Amino acid sequence: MQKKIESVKAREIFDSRGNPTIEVDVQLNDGALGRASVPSGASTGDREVVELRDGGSRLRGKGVLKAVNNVNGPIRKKMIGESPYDQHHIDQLLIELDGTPTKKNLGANAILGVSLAVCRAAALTERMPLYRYLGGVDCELPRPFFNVINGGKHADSGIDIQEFLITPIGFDHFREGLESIDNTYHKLKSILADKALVTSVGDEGGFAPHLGSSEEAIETLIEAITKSGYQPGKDIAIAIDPASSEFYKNGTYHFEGKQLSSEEMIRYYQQLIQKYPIISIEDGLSEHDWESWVPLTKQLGKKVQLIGDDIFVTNPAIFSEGIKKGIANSILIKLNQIGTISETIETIKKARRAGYTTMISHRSGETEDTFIADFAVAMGAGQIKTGAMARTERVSKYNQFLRIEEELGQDTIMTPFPFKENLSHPSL
Ligand SMILES: O=C(O)[C@@H](CO)OP(=O)(O)O
Ligand SMILES: [Mg+2]
Repeated sequence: MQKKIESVKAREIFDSRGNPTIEVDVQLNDGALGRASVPSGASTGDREVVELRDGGSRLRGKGVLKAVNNVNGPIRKKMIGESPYDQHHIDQLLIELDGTPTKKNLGANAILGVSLAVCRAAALTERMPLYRYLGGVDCELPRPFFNVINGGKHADSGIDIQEFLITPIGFDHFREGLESIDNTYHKLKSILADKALVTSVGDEGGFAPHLGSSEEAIETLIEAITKSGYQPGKDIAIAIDPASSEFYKNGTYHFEGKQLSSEEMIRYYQQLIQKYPIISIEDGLSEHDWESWVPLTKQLGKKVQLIGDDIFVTNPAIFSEGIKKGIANSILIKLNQIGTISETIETIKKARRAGYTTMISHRSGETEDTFIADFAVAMGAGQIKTGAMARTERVSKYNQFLRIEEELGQDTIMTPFPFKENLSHPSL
């Protein structure tokens, strides 16, 4: 039987922040049903594709019924009868039907929901796990980055840096690595409680304590790593996502009560990495400060990973400009920043060819969909950040990795981390 798309149906569901989002079902003529839902960011890059929302008074203007109707109307019509196997063709049809570079007509949320659901239906009808369908035999487990302290737009902790993450650098296997950062996360909770600090969590499951500064957050993390019986910089390393576009205004960084120039911001990071076992800095500078990314990369790019998130927005064309300018050495990959699987894969391929590392990322507003876990394995992406073990929409991704690890077998190790210079940190 020739497999074809028989029906496409979207509905409005809710994400982890209680905001509406879109879920799409794609059914094939043999009954296989692919279902996918779309996440949503808070600290979004200005050049991300358009997430279509309804406006008006219903659900605080955040409804997605327009996007739902676009799927149930024009997109459905276009998809019926198509083969689910040619992902590139499916995505191309969606891009052409929309007809805008920002996907604003149909909505990138509508388009991505369909792109993901078609892919899942194809894997299901082949009775293949999603990671196998997408990745073939060349699958690899990524290194997890756990977001354990939340600030910026993701929590009311008063800390300007949005994310403080830990990663199991001294472990080869996913489960043992995950256990080490989970132990550290729980130790951090008891340290915060002992200091009478709040242990409620932010949007991504990290704690949101009212600490005085980012350095204090890092010191507390180091205490948690050490008290859990691990060596900072050897077993577990630290990463940060300042999401600095959020505090960049009129050419200056409004950071921790000061107004810093780009050079001062770079110097601040320089001092941080000298002092602490930090191995990765995401969005250290703003998406509106391209020129300063050049000296940032020149000065720190050999020592640590410099990830571009808001600045590249997973967009192959924008990323190409960045590669040409020698900006960053790594890219954050978010499917909903660009809106289709094929374009996301194009960006990942570009990164690989240019020697950039890739980190697949959740959004701060997530659903129970675990697509990114399979996607990270299939792409051999090397790294994933998907929050901490306190919120089911994050835990579900880690649990999916554990299942995949079990299937791939004991010999499967996590991708080695390439930036070694700031490991086994001399000061420790
Ligand atoms: O800045 C980020 O990297 C993301 C995910 O952690 O946040 P948001 O989804 O709010 O853009
Ligand atoms: Mg970011």
